[in-house]
Amino acid sequence: MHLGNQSQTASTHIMQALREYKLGNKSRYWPFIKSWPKPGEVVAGCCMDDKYDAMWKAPYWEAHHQGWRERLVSLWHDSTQHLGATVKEALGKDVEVTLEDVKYAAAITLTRFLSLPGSRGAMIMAPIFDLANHDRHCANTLEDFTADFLYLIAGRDYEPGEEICYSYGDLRDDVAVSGYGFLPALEDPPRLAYVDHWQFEGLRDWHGIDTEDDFDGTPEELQAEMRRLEGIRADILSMPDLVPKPEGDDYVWNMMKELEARRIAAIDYEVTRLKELLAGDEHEEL
Ligand SMILES: C[S@@+](CC[C@H](N)C(=O)[O-])C[C@H]1O[C@@H](n2cnc3c(N)ncnc32)[C@H](O)[C@@H]1O
Repeated sequence: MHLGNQSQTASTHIMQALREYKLGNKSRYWPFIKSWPKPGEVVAGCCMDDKYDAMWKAPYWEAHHQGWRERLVSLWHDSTQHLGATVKEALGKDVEVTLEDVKYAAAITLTRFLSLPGSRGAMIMAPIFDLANHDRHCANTLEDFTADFLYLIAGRDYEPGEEICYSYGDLRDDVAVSGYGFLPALEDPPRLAYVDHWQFEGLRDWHGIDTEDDFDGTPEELQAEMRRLEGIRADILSMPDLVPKPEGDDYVWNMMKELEARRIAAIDYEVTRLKELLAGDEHEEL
């Protein structure tokens, strides 16, 4: 399913998916649409319930999610402020569209889209390929797209029945939770969350952090970085848990708590690493 081009706004891509979804079995993509998770089964940052906002304990993510909610509501109200097609333009004025429909189309699009390599920014959703779960270390790659085929090239030999992965990119835990609604496999050593990383300020590009680029510097800079991280740690721990544990099993609540624990563990690991660097520097000076 063609969604448009990377240069267009996300609302254009969402409208494309919404139009086909609302066409139902009249859509030529119906067999594909039927394979999507159903409404209520998709967790994506753009549509996460606002009751979880306080669990981010990071102003950047809270604002990001509030922004998405406002964008989807304005899209639903047929606003043209996002310079994409409005709901009525894309679907016709007689099709009844609920806010839940818009959220569903957004969640599906944002968790399943693919920017094609070698295709000048074309964006698609591809049946079967879109069943591949994320593994950052996955060796499978996409070959340049031709008009008719999408080739996923195996990076190793597979046995029948083995799960086939694809790397969605260098997703840090908070980016994966926000964008795709899941926590990736636990990393060893732990990696700082995107918002806690020393390169975060001013970067504002999810894929822009160089994972191999560990912090280093003069003893003063190492100390300043330790203080920065310890400040974030103290902030996280001092923020009250405003969202009580719900009755029963709550996937999002559990994920958000686990994300918080992972952020703390990664900060602790990094502070220890910096202390060791500092101790090494002092030892050299003696
Ligand atoms: C493109 S789909 C992948 C197929 C997915 N299992 C499905 O059929 O809905 C992306 C969604 O799959 C889930 N997902 C992908 N990778 C995952 C992983 N490593 N662990 C848990 N869930 C994952 C997330 O819900 C994500 O939004």
